[in-house]
Amino acid sequence: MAHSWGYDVENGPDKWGDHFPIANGPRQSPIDVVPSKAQYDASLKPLRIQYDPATAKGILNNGHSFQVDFVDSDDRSVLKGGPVSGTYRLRQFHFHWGSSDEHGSEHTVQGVKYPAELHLVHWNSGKYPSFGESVAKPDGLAVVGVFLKIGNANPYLQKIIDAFDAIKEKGKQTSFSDFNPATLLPGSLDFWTYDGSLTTPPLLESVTWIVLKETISVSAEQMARFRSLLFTGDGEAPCHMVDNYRPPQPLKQRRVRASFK
Ligand SMILES: CCc1cc2c(cc1OS(N)(=O)=O)CC[C@@H]1[C@@H]2CC[C@]2(C)[C@@H](O)CC[C@@H]12
Ligand SMILES: [Zn+2]
Repeated sequence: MAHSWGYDVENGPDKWGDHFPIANGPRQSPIDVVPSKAQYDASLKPLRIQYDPATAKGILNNGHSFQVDFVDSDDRSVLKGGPVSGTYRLRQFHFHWGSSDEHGSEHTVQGVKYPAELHLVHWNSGKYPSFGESVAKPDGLAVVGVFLKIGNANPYLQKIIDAFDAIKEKGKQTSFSDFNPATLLPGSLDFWTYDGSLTTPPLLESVTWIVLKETISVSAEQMARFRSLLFTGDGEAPCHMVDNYRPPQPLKQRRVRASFK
């Protein structure tokens, strides 16, 4: 594409296949999870998630979302168990959200859309030497997806929201320390899992998706703060960062497993 990919009509999800043919591949994400069709798999182990708040490094507006980056030079913040074998190291987390509370999540549950979705991104440090090496491997990444539902204000999200003024425009970043992303997890770690992909170009088919059944809360006022961020950089006509989600993709020959009955 002459201009890079985005979420507008002229460069959005329906056009990504023009330059990233894998967009029509066999294991694309997100998907619509249909609980009644998910197969309970007793061999799935419980998810084991252990994060060290000291590994939090910074927060960045990357022009598509904002992400909080972590020190991933050792195994202080890791995911084990669940559908994965070995150790996956936390690299970053980011969100996708809508222009209203009626939509914004990437995965859906029997067609139900949530106002936002959190992605906690981990890479297979047990098998590959770096994140960069793992992003194109079929077992390279494991992303935990958590749905946000409108309710009480979430005090743990508030620390992230308080940093938004410093990263309003594309390319802006600031330090972000002493934060435990486990505070963003719901009480239950029951999950659905399937083999998928990045949900933005280059749409690499390297992600084991772990989508939690239970949601976390976010207030309508907090969601409004997400929508105050900009896709655009300093000096450009401002465009609010909203609707940065890809819609569900065909399941094709995949099955979705459930960790719970
Ligand atoms: C899984 C989280 C993730 C990683 C990446 C993207 C998007 C991602 O979010 S998502 N929604 O979880 O799929 C888009 C940019 C990608 C990056 C992985 C690493 C790269 C492929 C770089 O090598 C160049 C472009 C990068
Ligand atoms: Zn994502």
